[in-house]
Amino acid sequence: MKFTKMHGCGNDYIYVDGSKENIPKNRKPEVVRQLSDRHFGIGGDGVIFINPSKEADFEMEMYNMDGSRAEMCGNGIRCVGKYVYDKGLTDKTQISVISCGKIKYLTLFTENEKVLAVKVNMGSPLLKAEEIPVVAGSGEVIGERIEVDDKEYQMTCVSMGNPHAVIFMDEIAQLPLEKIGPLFENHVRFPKRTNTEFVKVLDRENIQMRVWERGTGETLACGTGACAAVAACILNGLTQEQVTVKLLGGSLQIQWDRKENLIYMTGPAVTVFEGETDLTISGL
Ligand SMILES: N[C@H](CCC[C@H](N)C(=O)O)C(=O)O
Repeated sequence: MKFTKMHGCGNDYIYVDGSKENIPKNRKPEVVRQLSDRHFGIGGDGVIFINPSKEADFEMEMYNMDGSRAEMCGNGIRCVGKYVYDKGLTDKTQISVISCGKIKYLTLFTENEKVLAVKVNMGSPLLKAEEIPVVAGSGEVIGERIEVDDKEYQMTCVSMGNPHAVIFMDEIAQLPLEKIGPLFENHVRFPKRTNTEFVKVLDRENIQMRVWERGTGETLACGTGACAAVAACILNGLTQEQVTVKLLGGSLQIQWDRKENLIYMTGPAVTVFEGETDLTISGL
């Protein structure tokens, strides 16, 4: 099976042309776990299959490292844009990509025939408890108390197609994410689990963020998480609409255009290497 290893701000996935590989859907979670293993496989935060689509230019089928399917992936969709343009699957610099029934629109920024960065219209944030989903009454979930490991936190919840709990903190560098991350991820109040962003607001235009991702653990960046974090900042009156989100693996430019109620994410996409693997090697 041929694959391309790519990353967006260090959030790295294994990209596979779904039109050329026909792995049965029911085997994909196990294949994803094996390929994502950083010792026995290729290594990555998960696997993204790029498929033909009738509803959009391409389909993104995204799996976390644990084999779970996710509705949306911000760093991933930017790399999908780079993949299809650099491989000549499209010559357009404005393309659409569908994931779990939702279409996103991408603008590809190129240099010497290669995509360097991508701007994505990530759509409108979903803010009602039942849309996240989170158990927290009905209506918006802003500054809601949640108890984790006998400590009380305040969360603001946002869905970008996938669930996010955003926690504002004065310091995030020393946070024991390995300990509290899984407790948030699997908290009983999140019927579909959750991604959790720990955010330090630097000023009205800049924030710093660490993230514990559903199905993967701490990653160097999370595109949907950066969008959710900026939405939460604005809902709490902490920043302006255009924010630079500083993540462990790099920075993303996020804007929530409140008039249009659309969130735009702009950031890099990088190809690391191409490869080929024989699924039988790892005993699949
Ligand atoms: N772990 C996420 C999917 C990947 C999101 C992230 N890598 C991004 O760039 O948005 C979830 O299960 O919802």
